[in-house]
Amino acid sequence: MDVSAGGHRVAVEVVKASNGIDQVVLQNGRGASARVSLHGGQVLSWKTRRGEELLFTSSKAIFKPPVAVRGGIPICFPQFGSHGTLEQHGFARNKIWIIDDNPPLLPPYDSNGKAYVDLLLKPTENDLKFWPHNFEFRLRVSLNEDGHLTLTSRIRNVDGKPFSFSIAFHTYFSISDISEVRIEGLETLHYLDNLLQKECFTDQGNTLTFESEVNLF
Ligand SMILES: O=P(O)(O)OC[C@H]1O[C@@H](O)[C@H](O)[C@@H](O)[C@@H]1O
Repeated sequence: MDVSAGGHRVAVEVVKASNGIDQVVLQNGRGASARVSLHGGQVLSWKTRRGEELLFTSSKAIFKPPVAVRGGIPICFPQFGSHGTLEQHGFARNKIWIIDDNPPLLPPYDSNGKAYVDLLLKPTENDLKFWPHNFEFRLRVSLNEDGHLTLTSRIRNVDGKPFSFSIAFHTYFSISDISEVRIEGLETLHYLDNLLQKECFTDQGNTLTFESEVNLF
């Protein structure tokens, strides 16, 4: 699909990856691009207009469902981490999603001038045995004229029986120099330290830097 937006031709193309699984390539017409695999609804690449890759993918990543791909933006759903009865980070990242050709409307702001794709995940009979909650997970991945990437997730409770879930975009950023990385803005948030037996701390507003392994959530 080619669409003209603000003088730029945005493009959305479905290509077959070497593992036989479809990927959707988004191009914003100014050189930026993103690539989304139907395996996990996972963004595997996000490049600036200069072609710089912003996401990391491990050289040891395995691209074979139901193994989760270590890299890009895995979607953790319906469980984040090991806080529940399901496998680590839930099953959504291990599943083959479909392209949703007729998604419920989003505001025009989410579409105009953007290259985007809508994906859909529904539970199989087998999934319902392990997690008996009938849902539809709609994901829109969109790339705007400035090359900004947005992921919008919508979870629908299909049969109306209440359920709870946790969700995360587990983004792997490509970092050229970890000593230059600073994370701010987490003050007052509570977190668990995975390297200290999940002890709970409260962020005191210190800038987070990385001198050794860090595993907080
Ligand atoms: O290896 P997985 O299941 O893809 O998880 C990736 C990481 O997920 C994080 O949430 C955990 O804190 C890490 O310990 C883990 O390595």
